[in-house]
Amino acid sequence: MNNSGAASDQRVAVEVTKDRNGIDQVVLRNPRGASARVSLYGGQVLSWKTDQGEELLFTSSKAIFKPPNPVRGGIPICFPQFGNRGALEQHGFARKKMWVIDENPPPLHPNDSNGNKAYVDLLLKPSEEDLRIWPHSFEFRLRVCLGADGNLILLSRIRNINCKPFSFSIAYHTYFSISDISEVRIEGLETLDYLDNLCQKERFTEQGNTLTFESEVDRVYLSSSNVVAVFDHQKKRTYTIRKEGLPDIVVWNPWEKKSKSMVDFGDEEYKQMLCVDGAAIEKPITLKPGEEWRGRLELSIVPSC
Ligand SMILES: O=P(O)(O)OC[C@H]1O[C@H](O)[C@H](O)[C@@H](O)[C@@H]1O
Repeated sequence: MNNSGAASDQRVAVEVTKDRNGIDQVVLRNPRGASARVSLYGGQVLSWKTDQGEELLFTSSKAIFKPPNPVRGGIPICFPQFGNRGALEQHGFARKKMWVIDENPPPLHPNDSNGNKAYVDLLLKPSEEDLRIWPHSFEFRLRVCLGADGNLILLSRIRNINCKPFSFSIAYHTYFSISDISEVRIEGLETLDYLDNLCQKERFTEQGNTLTFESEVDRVYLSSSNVVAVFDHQKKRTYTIRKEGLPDIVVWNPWEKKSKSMVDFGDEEYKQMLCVDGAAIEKPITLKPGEEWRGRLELSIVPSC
């Protein structure tokens, strides 16, 4: 594949396979044995593993991997709408579309150069049907990279190829795999304002130094710093979320009652997942004709005590 990277190191591997429903997926491996798997359905990262083979992303045991259902787990991309904040279906249509491998992506900015990474370039363009419900021509380019250090990087470029401006919101709805929701805390959200989806999107200010969980949480934290950390005490590790172009952070755990009402959630599985998304929601991004937006999300783990 010339669309994907074996950049400068032969031990970096990129392989295209099919899932059990015949959908193409791309497996990235780094020299140390870390891996990531990306489905062309939704352009969705479904797995991210350490060099010890430990899965870092949650996927529900009841996830439905067949179109037209969205897949409950991994990193669904919510675009061009987040949640029900607009006229489109929940979280927009991108997570339910077949993306293609981009054989010939335009050059990246030098800061985004590949280094020693395994990567794949994906592309989503609107279908006739998409244009009927959202009449804006765009090209959404997604590069998924697995670094030599095992970090997972999602680099997005969205271009307006229309003759009029359009606005969109976006979220990388990242389902982290955690030991137990009651053992986890998030740092980096202190003093921020947030919109609470459980209170009609009312605006509040975070009072605590850290965020811990005792019931359902469904919030959009506004204008956060570019680094947010999720500490998992039991697993003795910390997820770090670094973001550019993505001012907001979504935090979601459905807790028991809501997860029981969802057909694609296993019993008690809410304890093993926490969504923390890099996002642009409160202030939608507007692109004039010919303009391009760039967003970058980098996920890493470090041991903690
Ligand atoms: O069930 P989904 O459409 O995948 O949405 C899952 C969740 O996504 C976001 O976190 C929203 O804020 C939640 O309200 C929603 O329940």
